[in-house]
Amino acid sequence: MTIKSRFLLSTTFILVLTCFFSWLSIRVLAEDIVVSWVERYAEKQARYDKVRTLLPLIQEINLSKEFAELESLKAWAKQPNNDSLKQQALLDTETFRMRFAEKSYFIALKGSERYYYSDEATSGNFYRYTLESTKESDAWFYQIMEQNLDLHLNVNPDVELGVIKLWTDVLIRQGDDVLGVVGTGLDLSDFLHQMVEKQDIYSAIVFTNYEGSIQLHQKEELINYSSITKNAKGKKLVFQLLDDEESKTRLKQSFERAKDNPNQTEMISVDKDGTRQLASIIYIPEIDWFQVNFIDINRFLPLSEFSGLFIVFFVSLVFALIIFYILLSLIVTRPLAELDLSIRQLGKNHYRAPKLRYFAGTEIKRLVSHYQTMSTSLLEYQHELEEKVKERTAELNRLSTLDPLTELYNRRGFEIHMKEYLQSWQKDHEPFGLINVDVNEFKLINDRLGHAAGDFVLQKIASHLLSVVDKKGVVARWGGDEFLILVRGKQEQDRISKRLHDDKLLHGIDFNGDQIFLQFSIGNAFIQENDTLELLLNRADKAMYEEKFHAKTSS
Ligand SMILES: Nc1nc2c(ncn2[C@@H]2O[C@H](COP(=O)(O)OP(=O)(O)OP(=O)(O)O)[C@@H](O)[C@H]2O)c(=O)[nH]1
Repeated sequence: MTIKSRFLLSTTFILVLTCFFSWLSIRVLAEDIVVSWVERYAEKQARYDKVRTLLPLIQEINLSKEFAELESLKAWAKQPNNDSLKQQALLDTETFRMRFAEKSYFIALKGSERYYYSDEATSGNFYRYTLESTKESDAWFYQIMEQNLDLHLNVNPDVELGVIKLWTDVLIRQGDDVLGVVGTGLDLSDFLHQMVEKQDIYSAIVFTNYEGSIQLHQKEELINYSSITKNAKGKKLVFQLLDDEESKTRLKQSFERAKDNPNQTEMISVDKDGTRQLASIIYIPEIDWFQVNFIDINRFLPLSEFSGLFIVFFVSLVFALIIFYILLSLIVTRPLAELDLSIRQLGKNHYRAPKLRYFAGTEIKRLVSHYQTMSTSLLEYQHELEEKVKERTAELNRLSTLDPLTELYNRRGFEIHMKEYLQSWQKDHEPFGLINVDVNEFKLINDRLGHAAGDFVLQKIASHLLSVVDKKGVVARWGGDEFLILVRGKQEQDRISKRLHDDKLLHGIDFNGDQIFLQFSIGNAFIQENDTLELLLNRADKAMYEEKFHAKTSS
């Protein structure tokens, strides 16, 4: 696999891996950021909701408390059958009535068990009915007093008016004595309408008591009416809104912590409506309720908002890898490809210097420089080798044309020269002659003085022939004791021929003290029109034999 493909494969792998882990970490990070933002938001929102949503209610509570403290009311409650005290009290309460939001109030007296109600429509007829401890609809009155609850908020239908009201119930006390219950009512529908209006789209607010019974909720059907009188079984609890037991336990525990730290916000995460939500819990001591805000994290700040971040990261990663790839190509792979090409060219005996650009890496430049030095000396060495081979071949060729003993041309060498002479004769009419020189009775030398003497004599004859020819012709040992001489021109042929006949060599060669006498038989032939080498050789041979025969017969 090439570096490029390896690199592409590994970078793709790294890219996928990095993207996967960055997606994971961006998700975790985003979740952390979202949660921390939602926490801050929830804390602020819980305080804001408490103030804004419950402000009218708290106002009514405070007014009710103040109302319960009216001295004239207390005096009447103590003696409920005293008419003058009643008149006095009602004068005061009527004046006070205008301060209540709905300009209405109720008074339920323990002593007389009478229930009084006043609003805009009441015209002096305050008494409504007498409470009965056995009636379920009156149970609230007896429960509040029995439980000694200074304040109780109660959602209950007003049968007479045909509306559901959020009642503020406050005890009238005289020291430790409970004299009755007073308070006012707010129209629940109006109140919930206001609450929904002020509510944030991301959160759902629930008001509950300590046991989790829902007191206020956007959805009226979730509210527990007369919760003080209902047993726990029939109550709609905030915990039932949650998906699992773990979330329920967490919420219950947070109620305990919140109660210990009033007005402090508790944050927990719960599973509700199939999603993970944050719940902020705040205890409101003024009304002994818990305000629970459920915030859907994904709706508040969807994680998809972070996809842009991920895309930016992905694109920059791809971009960085492309740049890295280009740099790798410029620094490593391209110079390597150049080097590879040059090496392949060198294999074909052609040197091509690798072309390196400015960007090529220092190591590669060094490598290329070593390669260049190496290839130059390789080429030089190869050149030297070729020259040597040429020289050796020439030497071998030369040796193959020479006779090793005399170093004169052998048959092969001589034939080459004969062909040249014949060509120049045929082409330029340059005449030449052939002299055949044969030693008479050479065998006797070998026989008498040994083979070494024969060799010695043959060498002597060779050097003698060369000096006689004097570079004006070509001398060869044709075989055994037979020599041939090629010579240009008739005159030169005659001169050599005569020299050889007259030569001193014939008169004695000294070999280890022995005098060897030689006699040559010489045959001449001169080139003629339409001659062939064979004819020329034959004529010279024939002439030599004739002379030899003549010499033998005359001796
Ligand atoms: N020492 C030696 N003898 C050689 C060499 N080549 C051939 N001879 C001998 O040369 C002799 C040639 O003998 P022949 O052909 O009868 O020639 P010759 O004795 O000169 O007789 P004629 O030619 O008839 O005069 C042979 O005895 C060969 O063995 C060689 O290289 N060295």
